[in-house]
Amino acid sequence: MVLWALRAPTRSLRLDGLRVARRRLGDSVQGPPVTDLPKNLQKAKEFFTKPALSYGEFKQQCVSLRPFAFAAICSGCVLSLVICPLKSSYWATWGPLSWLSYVKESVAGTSPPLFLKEKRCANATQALRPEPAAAAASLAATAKESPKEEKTQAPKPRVLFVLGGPGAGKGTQCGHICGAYPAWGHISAGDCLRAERQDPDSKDGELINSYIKEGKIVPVEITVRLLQKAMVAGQAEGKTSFLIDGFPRNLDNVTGWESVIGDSAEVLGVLFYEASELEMEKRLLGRSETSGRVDDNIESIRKRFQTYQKETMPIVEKYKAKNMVFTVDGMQTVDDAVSSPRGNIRPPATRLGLAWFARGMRAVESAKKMLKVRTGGLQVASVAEPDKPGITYYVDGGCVSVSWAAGGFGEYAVGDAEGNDSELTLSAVHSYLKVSGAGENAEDDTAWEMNGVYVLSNDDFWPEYRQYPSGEGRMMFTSGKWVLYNFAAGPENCYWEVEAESLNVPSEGWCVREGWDEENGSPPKISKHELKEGQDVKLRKLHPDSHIPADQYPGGVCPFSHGDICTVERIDGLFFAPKISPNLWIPCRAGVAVEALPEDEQEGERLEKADPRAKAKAKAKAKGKAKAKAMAKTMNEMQETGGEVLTVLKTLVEKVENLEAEMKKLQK
Ligand SMILES: Nc1ncnc2c1ncn2[C@@H]1O[C@H](COP(=O)(O)OP(=O)(O)O)[C@@H](O)[C@H]1O
Ligand SMILES: O=c1ccn([C@@H]2O[C@H](COP(=O)(O)OP(=O)(O)O)[C@@H](O)[C@H]2O)c(=O)[nH]1
Repeated sequence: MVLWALRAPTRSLRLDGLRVARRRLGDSVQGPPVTDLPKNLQKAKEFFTKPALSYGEFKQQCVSLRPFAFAAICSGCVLSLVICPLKSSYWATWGPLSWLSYVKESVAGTSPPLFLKEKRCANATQALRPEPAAAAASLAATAKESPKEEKTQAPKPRVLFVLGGPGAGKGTQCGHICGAYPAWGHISAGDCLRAERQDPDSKDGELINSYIKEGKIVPVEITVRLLQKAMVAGQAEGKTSFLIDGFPRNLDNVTGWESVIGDSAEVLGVLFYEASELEMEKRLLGRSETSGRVDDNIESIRKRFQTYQKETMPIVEKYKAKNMVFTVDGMQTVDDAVSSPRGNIRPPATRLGLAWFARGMRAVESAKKMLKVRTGGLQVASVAEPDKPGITYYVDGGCVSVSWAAGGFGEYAVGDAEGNDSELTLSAVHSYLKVSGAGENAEDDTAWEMNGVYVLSNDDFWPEYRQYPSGEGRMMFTSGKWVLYNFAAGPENCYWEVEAESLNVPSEGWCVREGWDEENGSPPKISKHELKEGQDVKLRKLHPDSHIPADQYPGGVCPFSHGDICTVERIDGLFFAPKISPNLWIPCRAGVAVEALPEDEQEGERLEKADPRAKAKAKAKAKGKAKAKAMAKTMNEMQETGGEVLTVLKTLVEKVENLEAEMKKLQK
C-alpha cells in the first residue's frame, strides 16, 4: 500500500510542486570498468596508499579492491583445503577431487581396481609401497606388544578377508589375484593350520587335526598366532597387503583378530565367494583325488557345510551390515571370477547405492539397539517378500520416515527424514506401518524400483501424526498410498517436504499441514484438494535438493522432470502419467508434487496435441485475459484507495517541507 502510494504520483496522480526523488548518494562511482584489471589494481592499491579526498573516490577504491579481496579469500580457502584437507570421510568421498575421479571413471568406462597397482592417494601409496623392513618391524613390534607409539608409526598392512563355503574357490582365486598383484600376499588360514599340524615341535598338532577332521573351527588363539606369523614373514618378503583366506570363520575368530591384531592392520573388507553346496561338494570331491586332505571326504565335507552355514555366514552378514562385503559369483569359471571383484563396486551409481545401503544399515543397527528398551507399535515388512513379514521392529511410539521405511535392498530401517535415527523421532509417533508389494508391473528388481512400494498405516495414524514434534510441513504416510521407490530410498539430502500453500493433492488421504502452532500444540489444519480424471497436471519439484540426479535412477534415466505435463488418467490415490512413462505411477509426495494447471493452460495443453501452434495462441489469449483482469482490479483498487492515498501524500509533502526547512537551518 505504502509502496504503491510512493510510486503513484509519478505514474497517474500528478501533484504540482511535489517531487519525491531519490538522491542516489554514493550510488554511482566513476572509475575503470570491472574488467579493466590493471586500472582496478591501481585503484585498489590506492586504498592502502592514498587517502581519498571525496566519498566518490573512497567508494571507487573500495569497488576496485572488492574483486581482488574476493579472489584472495577464495584462493586462501582453496589453498588451505589443499594443504590441509578436511579429515572427514565425507570430504574424502564427496570432495571435489573425488568427483573428478567419478567423472573420469564414468567417461572412461574403467574403474579403479580393488587391488591397486598405481598411486591413487597418499595412504594407498603408502600401503602399496613395498617397505618390507618397516612393515616387518611393525608386525614384529605388535607381536612383542611394544609401546603404542611405535605401533602407530610404521605402515599398516592392508587386509582383505576371503570367505565363502568350502570349495567355493577361495584358494584358487587368491592364487590368481596375488599372481597379478605382487604387493598382495596370500595367507590361507587352513594351510597355516595344516602346516602347524605337520610340525613335530608343535604342541597344537593333535588338537588341530581333530578339529579339521570334524570340520570344526580351531580355537582362535592358535589361528591368529599363525596368521600373524605369516604376515610378518610376508612383509619381510615385501608384501604390504594380504588376502587372508578362510578367516574369520566365526564370532570368536573376529574378536580374536580384533584383540590380537586390531588396529595394527587395516581391514578393507571381505571378498565373499558365493556358490551352491552342490557345486562345492562336486569340486571338493574332485579335489580329494589329489589334495590328500583328511577333510576332503563326503562325511567331513557335509560337516564343514554345516559349520559354514551356522558359524561363518553370520560373520559375512555382520560385515555386510558394515558395507564391507564384495560379493563374487563363485559359480563362474575361474577366469570370470578373477575379474569379478573389480566390476563389483565400480559404477558411481552403485557406489551411491552402497552408501545409501550402508546408511540404511546403520539406522537398522541403531533401531535394533533401541528396540531392546522399547515395546509395541511399529512394523515394517520386507518389500522383497511382500507376503512374508520381514524384519519387524516394535518401537514404542515409533515413527518411520519414507526414506528409511521404504529403503532399498529389502531392508528397512528407522530414522527421521534426514536419516538421523534419533530418539526424538522414534518416540514421536505411534504408527503401524507396513511396506509391502510392488507395482503391478513388478517383474524384476528394476520394475520394483520403478513402480514403488505400497504403504499401509493404521487408523489412528493421523491423530498421532499431529504430535510429531519435528515434522513441521513434512509429509508422512497415509494408508493405501504409494511412494516411489527411487525417491523413497533417496539420498541424505533428499527432503520430503511439502509446500502446503501451493500443492494440489487428491482428496483422500493426501494431507498437507498448514498453520502448525508448535508452541501451543494446536493441531494443524489439514487441507484437502481434489484432482479429476483427465485433468492435466504439472509436476513440480518441491525442494531444490529433492530431485535425485538422473544418473542415480535405475537405468540412469530420470523418468520425469520439473514442469512435465501429464494427464491424470485414473484416480485411486495414484496418478497414471502416460506422457512421461507408460508404466510409471507418480506419487504426490516424494520429491514431486502434482499441481493442477490453470484452466486456460489446460486448454492450451490439449490444443497443442492437435496443433502445436495452438498452444502459443491459447497462451497469448490467456495472457491477454489475465492482463485485462489485472488492470481492472488495479483500477478498482485505485478508486477505492485514492482518498487514502491523497492523505498519505499530504503527510509526505508536509514531512518533505519540514525536512527542507531543517536543512536550510543547518546550512546557515
Ligand atoms: N570356478 C571354478 N570352477 C570349477 N572348479 C573350481 C573353480 N574354482 C575352484 N575350483 C576347483 O574346486 C576345488 C576347490 O577349490 P579351492 O580354491 O581349493 O576352494 P576353497 O579354498 O574355497 O576351499 C579345487 O579343486 C579347484 O580346482
Ligand atoms: O580360520 C580357520 C580356517 C580353517 N580352519 C579349519 O581348517 C579347515 C579347512 O579350511 P580351509 O580354509 O583350508 O578349507 P575350506 O574348508 O574352506 O575348503 C576348516 O574346515 C577348519 O576346520 C579353522 O579352524 N579356522
